Amino acid sequence: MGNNAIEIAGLRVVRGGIPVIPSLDLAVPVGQVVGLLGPSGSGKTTLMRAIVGAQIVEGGTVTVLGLPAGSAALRRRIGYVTQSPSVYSDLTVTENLRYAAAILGVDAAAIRQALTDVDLIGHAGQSIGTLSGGERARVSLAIALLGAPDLLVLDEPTVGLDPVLRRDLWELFHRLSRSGVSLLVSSHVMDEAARCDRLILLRGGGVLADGTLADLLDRTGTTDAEAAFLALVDEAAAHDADRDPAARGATP
Ligand SMILES: Nc1ncnc2c1ncn2[C@@H]1O[C@H](COP(=O)(O)OP(=O)(O)OP(=O)(O)O)[C@@H](O)[C@H]1O
Repeated sequence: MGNNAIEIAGLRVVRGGIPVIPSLDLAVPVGQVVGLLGPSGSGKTTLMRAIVGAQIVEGGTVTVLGLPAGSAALRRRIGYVTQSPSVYSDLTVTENLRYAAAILGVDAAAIRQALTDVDLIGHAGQSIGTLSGGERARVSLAIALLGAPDLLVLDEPTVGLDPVLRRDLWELFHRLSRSGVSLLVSSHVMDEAARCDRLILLRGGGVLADGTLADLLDRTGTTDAEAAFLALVDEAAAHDADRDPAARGATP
């Protein structure tokens, strides 16, 4: 695996008869917070599903922590939080974590650590149904942290959170990465780009750009992530139009 937590070569995914990822190559280094950015429908969730082994793929290889994606041995080593996390709303926070801990075979100390990491100790006895949206999102993250994963795959973890919570979560992500955890975090909020060690910009199921924010700003001559992304999208659309004049005027 070298120094890569994720290595993808020639990944092809077809959903509903449409190649939503035509052919994708990617390497995600160990111990970084990597942002997966791109417009709605660009394939962020599909790519994450392929990485955690939840997506039927038509071709290519996806290697995670040195093993083929979906391997049984990866189950405990990857924490995955989906956009619609499943927690049991009639149970308390601790009861939800206890349930997940029993499946993972981890003890009460792990539950306490995960609750501390996401700052939910004060809500441990509260039923999920009475939590705020942000608190509920942090319960899902706590569950993902329970097995002390080497790789965290988080699909839009900060959606709907206030700025203070978003900042706190990004601090947690960086704390985890300093301890050697690799994180792949999707977002369509471009201002979160500045918080990532590295950015992968997706468009139409392909990698439009891959590098640090400074690289992207430098390459596009822009001053913020949103402007850089728009410049890259325009550049790619112009390139497409050159190759296929019929596509001229088509939106990205
Ligand atoms: N089950 C499905 N059947 C057919 N098409 C699908 C299916 N699931 C996803 N798609 C299509 O695949 C493409 C990629 O979807 P995906 O959910 O990966 O995008 P995304 O970048 O995560 O979007 P968002 O930011 O809106 O969550 C979209 O065009 C979507 O309509």
